[in-house]
Amino acid sequence: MLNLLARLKALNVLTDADFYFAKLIDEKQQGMAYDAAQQALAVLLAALVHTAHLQGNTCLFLDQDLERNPFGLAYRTVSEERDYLLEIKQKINFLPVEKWQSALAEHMAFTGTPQQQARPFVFQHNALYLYRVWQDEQTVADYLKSAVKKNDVFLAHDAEDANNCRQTMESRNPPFFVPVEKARNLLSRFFAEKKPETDWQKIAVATALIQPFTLISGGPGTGKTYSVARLVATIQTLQYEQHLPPLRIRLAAPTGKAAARLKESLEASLVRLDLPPAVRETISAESDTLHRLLGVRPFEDSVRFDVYNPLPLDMLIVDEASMIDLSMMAKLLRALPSHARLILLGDKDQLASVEAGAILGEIGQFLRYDYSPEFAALLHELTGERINGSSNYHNLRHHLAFLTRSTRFNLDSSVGKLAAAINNMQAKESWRLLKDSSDIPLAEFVAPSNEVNARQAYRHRYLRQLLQSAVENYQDYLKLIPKDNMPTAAQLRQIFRAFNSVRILTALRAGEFGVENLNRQIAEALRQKELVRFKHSRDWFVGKPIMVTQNDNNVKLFNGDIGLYLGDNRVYFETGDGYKSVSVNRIPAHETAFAMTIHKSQGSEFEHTIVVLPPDYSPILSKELLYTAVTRAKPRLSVFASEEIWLTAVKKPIKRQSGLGILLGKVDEQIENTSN
Ligand SMILES: Nc1ncnc2c1ncn2[C@@H]1O[C@H](COP(=O)(O)OP(=O)(O)OP(=O)(O)O)[C@@H](O)[C@H]1O
Repeated sequence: MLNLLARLKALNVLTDADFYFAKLIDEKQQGMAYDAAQQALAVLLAALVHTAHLQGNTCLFLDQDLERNPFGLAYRTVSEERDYLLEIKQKINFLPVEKWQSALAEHMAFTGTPQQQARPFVFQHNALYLYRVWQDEQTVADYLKSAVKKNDVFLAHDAEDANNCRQTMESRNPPFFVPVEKARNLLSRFFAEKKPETDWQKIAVATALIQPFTLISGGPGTGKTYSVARLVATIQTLQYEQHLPPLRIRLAAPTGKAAARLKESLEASLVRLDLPPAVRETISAESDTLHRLLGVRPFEDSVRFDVYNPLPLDMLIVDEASMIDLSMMAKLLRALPSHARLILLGDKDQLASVEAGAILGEIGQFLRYDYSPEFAALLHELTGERINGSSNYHNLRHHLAFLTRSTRFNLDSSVGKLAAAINNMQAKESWRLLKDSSDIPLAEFVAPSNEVNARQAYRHRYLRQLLQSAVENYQDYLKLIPKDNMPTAAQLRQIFRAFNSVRILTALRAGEFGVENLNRQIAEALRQKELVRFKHSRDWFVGKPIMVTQNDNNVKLFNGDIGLYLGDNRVYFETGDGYKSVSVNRIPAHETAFAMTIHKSQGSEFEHTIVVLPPDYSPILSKELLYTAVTRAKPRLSVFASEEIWLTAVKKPIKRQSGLGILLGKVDEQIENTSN
């Protein structure tokens, strides 16, 4: 089997890392009394599960699809002479997938009882995991199950209740309980505007007030930060009014840029709340990256805060949670003290993390359930909002809030409608919207026949038109850069405003329409128009935009930060309240940023977003990718696409294999069992 895998590696069906991982397993099993088919199966599964993990899956479902189509071999011709699929089947003696687990029951590298035996590979609920990934998924599932089970809601309806709560919570420092009437009054004050429809923001805050874990999901501008400002204000006001110490509330986000945005937007929301100074001074909008919060040691997998040394906090609020991968989420949950509350903010419909896991999407699925009548009544008591409960409820639903009304783009605007159609996978409708909306310029490319020369000419035309658009859109900020002197603060403001107003987003990293080539081509096109000057586009040239790709605490630059080289060996960056310049020698790893990938654009918005889809099919295209791209537009959007590629992308949701949904699906069942 290993020789066969080596051949498939040479044909780029699997990566070097997949192969060497399988090779390691093969070396370890030498000398053991396994027959040839068992050995072949162990090596095959090692390569398959590793490939699946690199593609973002937390596990590999052992089903007919996998049996029929390992490594996607059923859908591709990798060789005219050899039938690799058949050879794989021969090597494992045509063993059907249902028997794979039992065939490896005695194998030293596999276990079906990971709670008792730690082995590299874990069989669970008809799926195969890498042990570490299985552990992480268990951590997340266990946390959510216990959050759902926890009867930790201390509500006080009168003075006697309040006294009881105080006594019960005496050992807790600081104690926290919710005096219902006071909380109701505060919520009415902070959400004073009477709305004709249900106020889901108010309900989100009430939920987070009483639950140990809450996910507040919503698209861009739906008021997630607005709600969090009111949550924090409600909690600290309640503590203050009851002469209790303030809760230690910390804020974090997966990237430095997202943390800075959270701080800025929370501060703006808090200012408008007009809180008494004694309460205001208990609230900090300081936000950390998750790496910094947890004390992740660079180049190691270890962290400063963990289950033995929990984070010193009572409540943690994490923004842009869709970007958190499974491994980071597990680290976070292990470091969370058992009494602490966790609030995740994010958009469940956006792209999932680059690394394995799609946690927000999976938890978000429970939104399809209703509230129980009791929980609906409790929310009504706190908010005065009419909410329906039903017997089709799920306890996890009581931890979810979903905000839909965006103040940033009107749902009836073209971009709003387009985003909704993409999200609902209405491919034809979304294309119709694109073609008919006068305010979304569409550069439509009509693909010619498959004749090689015709396709080349087509790609060439596509690229030329895109470069023309790049020159038109980027010339404004370049013309604002002073020629002979360093920019003043006022000039910096103008330059950054013009630069930030437009961005080209592309789906791919590599290839002709990938971000690397587009950046080179755009720089060259700008040089030809004498808007920039360089010998090689790799060099620092005045006007060059860069995106930092590595965190560097020393210079306070973080993955995703965007800067402009403006001469004199200095790159300028925006800091919430001004600008800073950093010498080129101290800039951490970075790439040019005329164009950026849609993945990297998560958490950013641009007045004018130009979305470029490749002219040919790529497996990376998905409806989540398009949704993320078009919701960056605030509010102007332009699109370069062919109908065929657009339709294919909208029709393809990302399907990541993971056992979290299965584990969480049992939440209610387990509660019933324990309460019986
Ligand atoms: N109920 C409301 N009444 C008035 N203004 C609101 C309301 N909700 C949100 N806003 C305003 O809408 C804007 C966007 O809100 P906010 O930044 O909280 O959204 P968000 O969901 O956190 O956005 P993002 O996706 O960018 O993180 C802010 O200016 C906020 O003050």
